[in-house]
Amino acid sequence: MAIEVRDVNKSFGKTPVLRDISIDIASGSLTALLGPSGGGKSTLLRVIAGLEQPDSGTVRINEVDATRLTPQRRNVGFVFQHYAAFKHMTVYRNVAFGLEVRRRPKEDIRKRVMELLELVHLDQFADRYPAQLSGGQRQRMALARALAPQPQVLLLDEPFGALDAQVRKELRTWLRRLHDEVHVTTVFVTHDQEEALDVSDEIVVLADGIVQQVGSPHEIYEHPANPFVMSFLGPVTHLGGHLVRPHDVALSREASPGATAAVVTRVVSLGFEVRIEAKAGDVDVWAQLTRAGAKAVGVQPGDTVYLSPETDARTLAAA
Ligand SMILES: Nc1ncnc2c1ncn2[C@@H]1O[C@H](COP(=O)(O)OP(=O)(O)OP(=O)(O)O)[C@@H](O)[C@H]1O
Repeated sequence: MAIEVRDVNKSFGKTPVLRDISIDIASGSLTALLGPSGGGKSTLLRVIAGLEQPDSGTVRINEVDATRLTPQRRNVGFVFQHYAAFKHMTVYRNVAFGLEVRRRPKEDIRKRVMELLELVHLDQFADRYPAQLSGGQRQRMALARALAPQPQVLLLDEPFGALDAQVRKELRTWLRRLHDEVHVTTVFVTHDQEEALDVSDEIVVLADGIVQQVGSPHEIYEHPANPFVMSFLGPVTHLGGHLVRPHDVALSREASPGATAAVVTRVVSLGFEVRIEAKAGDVDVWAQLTRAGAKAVGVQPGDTVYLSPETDARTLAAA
């Protein structure tokens, strides 16, 4: 294991922020810490980095007890959302900085920096200053700088959080590819479930300072441990006392045993998909159909329909 967190607790004043956290992060993996705002993700990342001390518990990095080590001695690289570049230094010097302070030979530094700038596709920009880069390019520079001293672990706190949606998407694809090339154990914080599902090998869902679930994107999405995880990972609707994903709701005009009768209130066309909103008594329920599926049943507001989970649908008893 690259990182082993055991029984970590941390409070700020009287407020517990991390409660009995134990997680294992495999060497070479790309792991997302996913959860709602205030759930403790950044604090956990900072505890791993050594920027916060836990009140109790331990952190081991590559088999060494790092709990009392300073951040410098943990051999970790970080990138934060608002990355503080050295404004008066070129991109080249920003990336070289960590190697220069370690007094590496000049020629080794040049080789390493150029290699990294190629890796993050900034080799054309070596002589620019940070102010002359776009937000996405600046975050790539930050990654190159964090990777320069060959850290054992790379920790990213919402690295793309401040960028617009399109650039965010490009960068997350790029992060995945970068990781496939360098294989450094990487942990990144995000509150965006799509980002976590898209990029990571493993997801740790954290809310209220508690690990709600750990698993692959597939496991977490298909086998959520509790209603919170299910709702956080994607849309859900209530149906007959259960939570079910709207794309797993079957809709028919014919009554059948176990199906819930509902009256259609709205039919919303969303390009490829169609959202059918309905009321089962007082309860709002909705189904997500493909355009072809919706056309086949051809429902209108005011129609009565019968809803049931698809046979292989994942459902959880509503809390
Ligand atoms: N230095 C601090 N002093 C006091 N309270 C803090 C401190 N740092 C964080 N907190 C509190 O701890 C809780 C968890 O914060 P944390 O930043 O770890 O959550 P998060 O899941 O990363 O959320 P976000 O996505 O909003 O950053 C919050 O309630 C926050 O206000």
